[in-house]
Amino acid sequence: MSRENADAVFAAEQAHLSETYGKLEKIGRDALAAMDAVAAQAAEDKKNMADELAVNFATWDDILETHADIVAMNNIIEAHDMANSVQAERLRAVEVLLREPYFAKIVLQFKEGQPAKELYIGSAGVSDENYRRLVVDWRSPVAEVYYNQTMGPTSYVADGRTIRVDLQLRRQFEIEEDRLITYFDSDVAIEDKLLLASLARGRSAHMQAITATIQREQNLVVRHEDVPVLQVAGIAGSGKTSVLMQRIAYLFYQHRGALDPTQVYLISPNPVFGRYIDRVLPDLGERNPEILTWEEFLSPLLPEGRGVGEGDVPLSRLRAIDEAVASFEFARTDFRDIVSAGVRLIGGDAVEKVSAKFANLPAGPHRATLMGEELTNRLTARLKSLAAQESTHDEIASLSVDEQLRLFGEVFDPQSDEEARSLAMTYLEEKHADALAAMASMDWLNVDRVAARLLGREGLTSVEWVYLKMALTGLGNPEARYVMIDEAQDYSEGQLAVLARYFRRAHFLLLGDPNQAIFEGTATWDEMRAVFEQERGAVSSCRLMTSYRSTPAITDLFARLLPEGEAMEVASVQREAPAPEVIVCAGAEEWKAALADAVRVAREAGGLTAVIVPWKSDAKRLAKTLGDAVSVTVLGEGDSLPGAGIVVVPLALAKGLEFDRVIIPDASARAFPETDLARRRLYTTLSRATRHLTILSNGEITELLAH
Ligand SMILES: Nc1ncnc2c1ncn2[C@@H]1O[C@H](COP(=O)(O)OP(=O)(O)OP(=O)(O)O)[C@@H](O)[C@H]1O
Repeated sequence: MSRENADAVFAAEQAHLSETYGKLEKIGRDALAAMDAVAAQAAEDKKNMADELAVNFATWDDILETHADIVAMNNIIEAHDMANSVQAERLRAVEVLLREPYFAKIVLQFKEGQPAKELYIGSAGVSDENYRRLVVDWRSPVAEVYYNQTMGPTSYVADGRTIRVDLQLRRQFEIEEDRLITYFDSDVAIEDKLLLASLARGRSAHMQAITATIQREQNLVVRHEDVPVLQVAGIAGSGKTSVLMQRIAYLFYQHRGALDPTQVYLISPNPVFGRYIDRVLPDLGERNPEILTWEEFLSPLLPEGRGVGEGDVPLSRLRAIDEAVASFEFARTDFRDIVSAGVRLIGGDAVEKVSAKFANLPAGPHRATLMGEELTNRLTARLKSLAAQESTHDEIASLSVDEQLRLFGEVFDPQSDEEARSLAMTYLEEKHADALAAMASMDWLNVDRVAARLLGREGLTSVEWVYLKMALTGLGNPEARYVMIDEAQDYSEGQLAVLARYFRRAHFLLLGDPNQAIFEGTATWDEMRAVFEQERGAVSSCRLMTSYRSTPAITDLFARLLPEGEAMEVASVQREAPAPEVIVCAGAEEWKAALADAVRVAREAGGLTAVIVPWKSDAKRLAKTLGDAVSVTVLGEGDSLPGAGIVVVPLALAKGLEFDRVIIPDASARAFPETDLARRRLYTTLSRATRHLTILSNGEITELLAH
């Protein structure tokens, strides 16, 4: 393209941008004003309706009429809410777009002879007052053409129909608010220039959305059909986590209004990682799902005081539980009293009686549910009878005035027996809240006792304990619709089986890298597949083979650690950077000096550097070794990743994160012996670096890196 031509294009695009920006601002202002007006109108209507509403129960006709008035009133209020949610949605889209109205333009010819259509694609979609699309949402069907990266004849699918189009222009933009920085036109040999520009900018303290530059192989995962289980294997830095976040945003769009963020779970490797990713979705105008670590998931399901412990449980042990439960019959000792505030509200004997009533049913969720319902009724009856007792009323009367006010909003002074009972019930429900909670979690069942009789074993691991409870009671979350497991290679078969069964109706997305399995006893990729096949039937799969994080030199280095054959397929996106540095030191003093030097160089260079050590215990020791020479911070579970500086990070916490520079303090044969586990741990460590990598070795370097 000639210079003048390019300038003319730039000027025209800047003009379009300025115009769009103005329109967006206006839409935002109008939406706010409309919301304001709706709120004022709703208040007015409510007041008028309440004034007009003549509640009349005199005759059946009056009752019907009153009912119709109330329905009409509710409909009006609902209509206000609807109007407001439509406006709120527009406002949310505008807020996202005002930061960057769009990132691409596509020109599509739908039918020969007809004028081509220009579409601008952004992180959200919005139409003007004439319902003309100002910006098309990146998740809308037509935007797929942009991500397919095929110029000329191509197609997309909308409402199950394949629509053929001719992609005549694919233009990418870098934009800040209303300012066009630059644009790139894609040619036939498609190279994503926006991607290169984005990678050249380097990393930041929080993970960023990749909406504008999602690559073709990644897009297949983001827009994958909604299957029960999708297993995605990707090499280090191939964008698994990024894709996962975009997929969640995509699902929210597809199920707009029908999918609540509380129905989506993201199981993350550690709390630092959870904080690293928690801005991506809000930046896209979406809410975060429930982000939980394995510990955070499991702890609330366990009895108080019981630790989460080891996750490494062979599947055979869990299958043995299923088999044993199938032919199990309860005994009195399997049941426990429900005691609260020193009062035995339901005795184990009573539980046994209820159990006997359902003896014709096998032990399992159905029977437990029926027992639970009956026991809950008994508990309610028990509380009701306590609520009628004078001693309870005396107990309430002796509470402090403040306490009475807190409970009832007034001082306890019932005017009738009925009122006394009702207030007493409020009091008792609070006093015995623990009993109600125990009932809800079926604590009348003594899981440990059952285990001892059923399996002839005490001291179940937490994984077995929860699995047994699920088998006996149906414990689980049937509301969850999607569960995403990141770094899925780090879970044991037992852990995966628990998750698969607990979220029994959810669709699963399992993302991981078999070569980054850094713990003992975790499931292999095929074992993971087998667990989900058994629990859910079919498992679909995808692969991601391009590394976006690391420079080619770093990628080459870690790809050398991959099993034969796999390394051949790995690609990385080109950009300039220095080669990794390897420093082998003969003695401790030399090593210490070299390490201090490397840290100093990193500090001067700026950005964020991680000194990645194998274990938590190494981190403190290393900080001490460096001592006064250079001060460094040790990153703990409770910390967030800083934007810049030097942090010492144990490998388990560095999982999923990335740094401008990585220093490996000791890659000696001692630290990384020639085992499969050490190979995977080294691969994971090396691949945290985006551009600079310094490898030191205290003594002979590991064989894994020797050639
Ligand atoms: N399509 C893309 N456009 C721009 N940046 C991308 C793209 N895909 C990945 N990246 C960048 O590459 C880096 C690595 O991505 P991400 O952390 O999602 O990879 P990962 O596969 O989860 O890595 P790992 O398994 O090694 O932890 C991030 O900085 C991310 O922003």
